[in-house]
Amino acid sequence: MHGAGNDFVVLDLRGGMPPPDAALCRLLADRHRGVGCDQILTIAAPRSADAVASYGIWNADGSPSQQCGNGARCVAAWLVRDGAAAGDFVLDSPLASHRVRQLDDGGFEVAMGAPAFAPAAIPLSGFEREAEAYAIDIDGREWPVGAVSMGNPHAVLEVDDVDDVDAAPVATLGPALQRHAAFPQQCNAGFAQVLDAGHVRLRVHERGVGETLACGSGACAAVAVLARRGRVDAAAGVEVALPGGTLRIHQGADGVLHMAGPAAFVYEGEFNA
Ligand SMILES: N[C@H](CCC[C@H](N)C(=O)O)C(=O)O
Repeated sequence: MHGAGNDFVVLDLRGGMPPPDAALCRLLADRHRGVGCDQILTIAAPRSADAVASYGIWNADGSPSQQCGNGARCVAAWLVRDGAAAGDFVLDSPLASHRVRQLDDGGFEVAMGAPAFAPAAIPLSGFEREAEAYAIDIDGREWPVGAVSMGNPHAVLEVDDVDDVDAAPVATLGPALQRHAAFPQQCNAGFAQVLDAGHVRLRVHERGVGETLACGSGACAAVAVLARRGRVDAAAGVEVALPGGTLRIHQGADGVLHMAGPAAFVYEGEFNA
């Protein structure tokens, strides 16, 4: 499956299959020796009383994650297809529960939760006070990095108007930010270009994968950081254009970010590990 080009192998564990280990995830994700994907998603029984199912997330390098926005929409589509869910329903991610709504265009809207800016919640080390931007030194140059958790850690760097997002140093700065000591659990690194209060272009170097065509939690993180700076109007809604497609993010009065976008099936079959 894929959500705006962020692609997944989905393992439905509801029949009793054990969850994959890191080695199997790396093999499944391998685009030459395995099936090939950015992340592996597992579907299992719900944890909370009003959820229809729970989902787990493993990156291509086998590392687990706590949130995946594009993946949540694909899990929702999987459950609707097999009749386990319809209309409005709840899914459990590893750390939270999310209300999901089927959209008339065949996509889904997911309540991704409220952004957490406190350094301890991200987690971000070396900075005591919450700030709109943190001076992060990489190879002797200080970069003004926004940081936020959407259940998973995100760094957000605004690309200034001179360098549009196509020229952003994603391939070099992305891995450097991901592994920077300021992020003890590493981070996903977003490079955002603000077009106006309702439109952003974004590229994301994802923790455990590299640059992906789209990142749902990354789109939420970028809107959260940019809205806190007054650069976008999250309440009115922001269209986030990523290389693989556009996600629509808006923030409710309760602070919860809602992300809407597509989910597509690609192929279904057996895998012999
Ligand atoms: N690489 C992320 C997990 C997948 C997030 C992304 N695919 C999304 O759609 O939110 C992490 O390690 O936190």
